[in-house]
Amino acid sequence: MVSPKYHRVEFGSTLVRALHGPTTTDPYEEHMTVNTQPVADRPDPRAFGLPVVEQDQIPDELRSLVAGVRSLVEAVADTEADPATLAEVDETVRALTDRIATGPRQVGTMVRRTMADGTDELGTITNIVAGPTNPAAPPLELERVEGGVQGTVTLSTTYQGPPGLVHGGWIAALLDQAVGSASGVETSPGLTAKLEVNYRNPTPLFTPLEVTGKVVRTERRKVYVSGWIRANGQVTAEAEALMIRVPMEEG
Ligand SMILES: CCCCC/C=C\C/C=C\C/C=C\C/C=C\CCCC(=O)SCCNC(=O)CCNC(=O)[C@H](O)C(C)(C)COP(=O)(O)OP(=O)(O)OC[C@H]1O[C@@H](n2cnc3c(N)ncnc32)[C@H](O)[C@@H]1OP(=O)(O)O
Repeated sequence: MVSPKYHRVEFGSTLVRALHGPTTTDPYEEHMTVNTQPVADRPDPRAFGLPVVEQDQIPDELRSLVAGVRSLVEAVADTEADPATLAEVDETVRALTDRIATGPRQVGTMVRRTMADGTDELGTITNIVAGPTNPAAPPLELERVEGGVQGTVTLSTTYQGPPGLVHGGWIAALLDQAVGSASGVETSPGLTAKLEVNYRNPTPLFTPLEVTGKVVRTERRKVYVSGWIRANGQVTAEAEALMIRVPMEEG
């Protein structure tokens, strides 16, 4: 079991809020399967009072909406439409926002995704890098490879830092996700204690980026992980990370 001490104090303010804040009704509860069976040998989010949604139970209509809003954000970021059109679209978007704002999903809601090789992975459903209901997430979908995970993502101008290039903070975010996921699937989930990024070459927009995370070694709760991003076969960024696994036992 997850250490009660960790449960109460040490797992961060979001989780504490999720634990002790008011419980809200999940607006998608009717459409999604919320698993109530604990999983052995892994920290169980339900022990923290966090719901778990199965990824394949997310309604197709929501997936489609998320992709549509992502396209809308890109269109807005780059639009040169005339002011009258902008005003009209603005009004429509505000009306649609009011219509869909059914109340917040419980903070910390987790989603369970099954990778191509059958490995299950838990993450927050609105994770900014990989969350399937988050239109602001690219999203990065990682698959299991030997020693870790790998996935490919292509970023558009809404991830721009320098002209034509991915923002350095987002490069770090992609790498953080990859090293966290690698550590999670190879050992057990944890938090990033340290992430060092070397930016070796510019990381281009509109180019498939291969993102990889691999566990190097494990020492008790400490998991040392390497990560890198390749574009057109060339490494653009590398990371060395230390993940600290959520304790499974008291002490
Ligand atoms: C509720 C759900 C449960 C299930 C799910 C749980 C987690 C889910 C997480 C991920 C799910 C899966 C996929 C992941 C995908 C993406 C990952 C993104 C990851 C992130 O985006 S995450 C956000 C940024 N991250 C933080 O927000 C951390 C803030 N931070 C802290 O919360 C603490 O700082 C913590 C917890 C890191 C450690 O605290 P602690 O009290 O648990 O550990 P403690 O101090 O006992 O250290 C134990 C041993 O680690 C050594 N050690 C510790 N820290 C070190 C450091 N910085 N440098 C060098 N060594 C260090 C000690 O020296 C000791 O070493 P030794 O064993 O040798 O003595």
